Amino acid sequence: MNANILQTPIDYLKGVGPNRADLLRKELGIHTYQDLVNFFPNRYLDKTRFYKINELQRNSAEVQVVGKITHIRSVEQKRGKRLVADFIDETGKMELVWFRGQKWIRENLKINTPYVIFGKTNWFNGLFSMPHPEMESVEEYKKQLRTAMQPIYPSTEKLVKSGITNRVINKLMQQLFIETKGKFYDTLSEEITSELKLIPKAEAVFNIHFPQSQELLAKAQFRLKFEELFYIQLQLLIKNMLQKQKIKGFVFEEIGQNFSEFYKNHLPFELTGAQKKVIKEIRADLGSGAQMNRLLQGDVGSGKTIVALMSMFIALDNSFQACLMAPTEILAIQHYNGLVELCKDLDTSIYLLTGSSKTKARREIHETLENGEIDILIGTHALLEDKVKFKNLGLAVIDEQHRFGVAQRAKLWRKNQVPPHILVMTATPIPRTLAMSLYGDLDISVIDELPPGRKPIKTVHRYDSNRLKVFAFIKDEIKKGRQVYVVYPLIQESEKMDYKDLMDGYESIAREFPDEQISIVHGQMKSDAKDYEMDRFVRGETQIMVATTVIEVGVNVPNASVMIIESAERFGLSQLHQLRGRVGRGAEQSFCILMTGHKLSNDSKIRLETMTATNDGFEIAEVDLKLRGPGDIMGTQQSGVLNLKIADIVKDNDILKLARHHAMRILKGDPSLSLEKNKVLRFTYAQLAKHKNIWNYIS
Ligand SMILES: Nc1ncnc2c1ncn2[C@@H]1O[C@H](COP(=O)(O)OP(=O)(O)OP(=O)(O)O)[C@@H](O)[C@H]1O
Repeated sequence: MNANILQTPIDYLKGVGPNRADLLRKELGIHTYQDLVNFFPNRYLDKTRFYKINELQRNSAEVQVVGKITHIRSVEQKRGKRLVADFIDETGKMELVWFRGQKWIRENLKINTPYVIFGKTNWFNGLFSMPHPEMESVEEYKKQLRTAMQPIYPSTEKLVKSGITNRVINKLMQQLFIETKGKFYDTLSEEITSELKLIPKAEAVFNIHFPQSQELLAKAQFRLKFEELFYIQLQLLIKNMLQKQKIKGFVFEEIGQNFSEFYKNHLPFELTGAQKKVIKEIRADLGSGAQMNRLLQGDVGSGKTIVALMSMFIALDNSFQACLMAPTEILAIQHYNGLVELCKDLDTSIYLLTGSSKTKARREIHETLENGEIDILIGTHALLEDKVKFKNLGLAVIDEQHRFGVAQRAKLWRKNQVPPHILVMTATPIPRTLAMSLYGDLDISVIDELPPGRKPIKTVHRYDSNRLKVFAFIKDEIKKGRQVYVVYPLIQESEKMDYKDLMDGYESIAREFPDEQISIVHGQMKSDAKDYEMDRFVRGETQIMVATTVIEVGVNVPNASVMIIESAERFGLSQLHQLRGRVGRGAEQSFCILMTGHKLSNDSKIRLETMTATNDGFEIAEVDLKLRGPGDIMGTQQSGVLNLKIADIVKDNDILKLARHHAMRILKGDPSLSLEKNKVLRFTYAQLAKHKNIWNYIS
């Protein structure tokens, strides 16, 4: 059909006056005919069944009844007037009730005329009533386009109050199909539709709004979900491809002195197969001539640091510098200490730059960095400052992507004329499919194996009432020479209470363990004090570390074998998993004890059960994704990608995989989509790029 008609402003649709047009635009973002077509129902009601009044059940879902009004009256009540109509069929009587719009209803309802009513019923004083029923005369009802399943559209209170009910939307949709004659071009190629047995576009769009049967509805949903995910994948893959073609990277061909010397003589342990595999992937990227943008996912303690170091060695071997950016000062310091230790027998120059570096040291670093004397610079956001200029930055490693946004990544890019290679490391595994849809522009490597000899952490859930037993357990562990973390939540809204809990906890531990040395670390401490306390714990001078979640990411004390998490029900799953990952880093059996009160929400229960059932970060991430939804997990900055109209990234995981598979296959055979058979894909893709909205291309 003529694509232009779908661009017609919604004001022109019969039945839409200026007021409605305004509401549709403001409340639902519907500006054109096309926007209305793409306004999909979020559920369907089975309207094939008509109930008799004597068949109605209490607590049933919405029901549909045919009958007549015999009498209408106004009833005064404390909270105002309401309008009540007696409604009968041959089996009994019920009431219809309105609290608003009474005048209009009174004037328009006809006594003794057959109506079809639809809505939820209440049971009161021995009678069923239906507040604000949707209703139309049987005569009207017969004229309308009937569907087995009635679509229910997302709505807002304002819309309903302004009279744009579901029925109105439904009528507008009918009108739209009349005006457009229901013809829609297909937007997928013949090859895909026949291979996947997809129904044609026009049929899908019609059945999504006017399902003719359950089966056709399912087919329509499948087709439209596939299409949505397919074009997102196509877009991400093309973006990735173009980036690789366009953005030339430094070619690191040399594997030289630093890398080989370290690998042969200084590696403190045998690399795991997964570490080797990932290093290989990175080496291939660095030598490919394109700029690397790689996401390195590895569960807590899987050994990402050594991979980062060896990648940085490749940069050094090719006469470039490298940097590593961490989200917190504690982590930056820890990385610094760790890398200095690993490189102690090499002459690699490694420096640390954080917000608390003194002016003099800072100036020195700025100078030596610019003249190339520094090989590896480790730090926090401080690295992003304009004053920090490298002589030639070849590789930037970013630890914990979540805390840094895409903007920061871009800032690192601009540190050089030619953008440096980028390796993003994250210890919070993102389910693969989600990662695929969010980071289409990043290649992904996964370390899916833990170093040998690690014993799975034993995790248990204990109620606060069992605290004494927990204390006894801690005592035993300390006797064996181990160290213990006790972590308290710190949530901004209840900061004061949380600090009180932390301090109370600290005091009771101090009382309970008079012979032990205790460290305390929380966000309100000066960083000097924090470092001092951390350091004492790292060196084994203190046995117990009482802390808030500042220790969440990356802290590495292999001798610590017990993690107690207080008020565990208040933490999210990935946070619990991160915290647990602070133990189990040495050869000893480690434990994680999740402490809670007795009152637990359902979600909290699922979180605790998941934690006690598995140590696998990917499995945990999947559950987390289901509980919280993708937007929440990734933060708002990426959620645009997830602004899906019909597909659900969690529930439609299989369709996503299928879509990705097909997008990849097609691009592999025809990267520029120039073959005749892919013409429709190219056209649709171009529309999509033009409108920056997946659904604006439908024509
Ligand atoms: N192949 C290996 N064999 C034995 N030990 C290893 C191996 N790789 C790493 N390790 C050790 O495992 C511990 C965890 O490694 P690392 O700190 O790099 O983990 P990570 O992936 O950064 O985890 P997190 O994100 O939790 O910090 C370190 O003590 C490290 O020395």
